[in-house]
Amino acid sequence: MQTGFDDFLTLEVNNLHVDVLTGIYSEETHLPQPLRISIRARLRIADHYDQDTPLNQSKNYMDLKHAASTALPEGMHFTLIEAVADHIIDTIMMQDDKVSHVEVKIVKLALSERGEEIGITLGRGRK
Ligand SMILES: Nc1nc2c(c(=O)[nH]1)N=C([C@H](O)[C@@H](O)CO)CN2
Repeated sequence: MQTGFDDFLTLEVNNLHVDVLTGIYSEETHLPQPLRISIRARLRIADHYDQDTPLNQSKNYMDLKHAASTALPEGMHFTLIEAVADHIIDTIMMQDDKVSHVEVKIVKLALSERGEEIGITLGRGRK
């Protein structure tokens, strides 16, 4: 039956707080900046998930958390937060061929007052 809706599976990690060396100004090059990072990874999925379907038919969402925390090189300075997002996306794409698209949202918390969210969202599809 044609419904007009495609099946999809999106793994998500939201509002992860990570300190990263980033910034375009000289005073930011030595000071880790608090970032709030959210990730969505779209996967090629199984036809159906049964009660005993193993994890290799999906992907561990903890891999997303790893990409945005322990996999970020300590001590490396990223001029733009776009580069932080691209590093996270590259890590997730390399982990698993089933990942077809990754979106990373980064809010720079040091700039955010009164509920503002200042930052970027970078999305990339598998080339
Ligand atoms: N698109 C971007 N704009 C800006 C960035 C950035 O990483 N990407 N960074 C800055 C500064 O580092 C700023 O956050 C310091 O207060 C400004 N604009």
